[in-house]
Amino acid sequence: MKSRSEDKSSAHAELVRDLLGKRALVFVGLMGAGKSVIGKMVANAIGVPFIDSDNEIEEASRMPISDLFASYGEPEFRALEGRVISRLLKDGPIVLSTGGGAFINPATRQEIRQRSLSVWLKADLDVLWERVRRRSHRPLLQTENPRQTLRNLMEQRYPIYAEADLVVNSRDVSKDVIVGEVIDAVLQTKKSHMDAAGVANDK
Ligand SMILES: Nc1ncnc2c1ncn2[C@@H]1O[C@H](COP(=O)(O)OP(=O)(O)OP(=O)(O)O)[C@@H](O)[C@H]1O
Ligand SMILES: O=C(O)C1=C[C@@H](O)[C@@H](O)[C@H](O)C1
Ligand SMILES: [Mg+2]
Repeated sequence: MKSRSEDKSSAHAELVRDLLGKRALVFVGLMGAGKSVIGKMVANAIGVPFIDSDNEIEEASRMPISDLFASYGEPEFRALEGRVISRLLKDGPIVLSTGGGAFINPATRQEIRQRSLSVWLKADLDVLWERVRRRSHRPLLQTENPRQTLRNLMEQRYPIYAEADLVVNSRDVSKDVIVGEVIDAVLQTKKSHMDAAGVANDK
């Protein structure tokens, strides 16, 4: 027999799937925010397929992203990323974790805003830095002072990530807590819509 918390989780999963309908749930945010790891866990929790656009690009091009940047440059990478995301958003309900720069590209951002429910995983510099400092596969962080580069990217990008539909603070707590907060934030959009409709009906 299912426990009460399993019942609640499967009821929430169904509500989230209903709420998404044909839309994707798309994670945006800076490198190290947890888009890939949290996205996959959310997909498992709600029972829809998970896709990571960075992985998808690497499979399609049969090259690591760092090689793509080195051989073709960032603008080519962004164009390819935009095409891949555009195709994935037409695939029906999925959880899609994007690369850190995807939502910064105006055309890609517009498409994500039109076709999905987007979640910005927002983290502060210390959290991001602790998570990315030991890895060397991120081409944008191959600089003399990668911590400062990350800080600069936060300044440039945070006002843009703020255009996502939902924000969840990615911090130093268990991943399950963040997954729960994402699901609550999605469910809250339904409540907000119903509240808004209620207010309108009262007029
Ligand atoms: N809540 C968390 N607690 C502990 N570690 C975390 C948490 N969230 C993410 N991490 C860890 O941080 C690292 C970066 O996460 P992840 O690869 O998912 O980031 P990302 O946003 O996909 O980055 P990128 O844009 O570079 O792909 C991973 O090692 C992951 O396990
Ligand atoms: O923040 C960015 O611009 C990037 C993040 C990664 O996910 C990769 O998509 C790539 O390294 C670029
Ligand atoms: Mg990732």
